[in-house]
Amino acid sequence: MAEAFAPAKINLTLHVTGQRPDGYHLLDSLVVFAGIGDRIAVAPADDLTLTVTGPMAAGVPTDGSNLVLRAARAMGVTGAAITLEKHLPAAAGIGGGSSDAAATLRALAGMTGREVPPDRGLSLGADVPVCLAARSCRMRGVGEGLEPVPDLPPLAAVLVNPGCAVSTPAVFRALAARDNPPMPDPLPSFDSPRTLAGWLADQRNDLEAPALAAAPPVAEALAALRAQSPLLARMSGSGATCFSLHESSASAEACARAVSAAHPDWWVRATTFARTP
Ligand SMILES: C[C@@](CO)(OP(=O)(O)O)[C@H](O)COP(=O)(O)OP(=O)(O)OC[C@H]1O[C@@H](n2ccc(N)nc2=O)[C@H](O)[C@@H]1O
Ligand SMILES: Nc1ncnc2c1ncn2[C@@H]1O[C@H](COP(=O)(O)OP(=O)(O)O)[C@@H](O)[C@H]1O
Repeated sequence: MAEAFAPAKINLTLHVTGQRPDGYHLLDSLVVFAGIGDRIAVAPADDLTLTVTGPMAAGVPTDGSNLVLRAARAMGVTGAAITLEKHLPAAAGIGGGSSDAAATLRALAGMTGREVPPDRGLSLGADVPVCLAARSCRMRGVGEGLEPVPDLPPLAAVLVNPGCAVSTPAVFRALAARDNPPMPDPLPSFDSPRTLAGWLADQRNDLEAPALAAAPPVAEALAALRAQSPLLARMSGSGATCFSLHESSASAEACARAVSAAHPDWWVRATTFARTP
């Protein structure tokens, strides 16, 4: 029996800087992980099985397409009873499936003594290597280039998903430009959430504009967060989840309460983005 936490992945920035001949996009992204996420438990068994539980289990595939089972197969594991306790919305820009795959690789490595595949899960999804690292990173290439970042201050934050799934390939396809400038190199260091948020405001998520065009509720989520005067509000990944950064946990919790009260059908969570979850 082994367990692993699958934290939500947040793209504080997401610059699309080019495109490979195979169509995949080159990224330059500052990635952090939240204190909330899914949970994976694995136990020895004769066959490979998956049970999905938890408050966000509805709609998550339970067949061989689930990234948890794909991760197990990528490790050559044919006998394991795996439970996925789903807390994160799916297809939401916070890497739920990718983080589940990474946590599965970690848990199965612990249980079986097998090695994680040499590509660190890249063939399962572009976000899997950074989710396997599960710590703040500058992510480049299509997702395989991972570099440590200067110490970031712990960040009080709110995550809001307005309940519409966004197709990652469709959002990439709708980009107006694919050769946008990267972040500065090296990244500066930040002594407070306010300094970091001020710098982030000059950076971008290049997928935000095409996601806003495809999914109007993203604009509503950003407006609801901005009405609470956070340090910054932005979309994560290809959407639709948006995040806000705050001076303090008390301010993040007050923001989450206000957004939840105004939009009881949205997924809203106050959390912390930290260097390690
Ligand atoms: C956009 C990001 C940013 O972190 O996050 P999410 O919105 O998924 O959370 C990721 O790059 C997504 O990673 P992941 O969801 O693992 O992507 P994959 O399954 O490998 O690819 C899904 C599709 O997204 C597009 N894709 C993905 C990554 C990339 N660097 N370039 C792309 O063009 C391709 O159309 C691909 O077919
Ligand atoms: N364990 C999983 N959790 C969530 N979605 C999964 C999982 N395995 C496969 N999927 C599929 O992967 C797609 C992308 O989900 P996810 O990784 O949560 O989103 P994103 O890449 O936007 O962060 C979904 O459409 C879903 O059907």
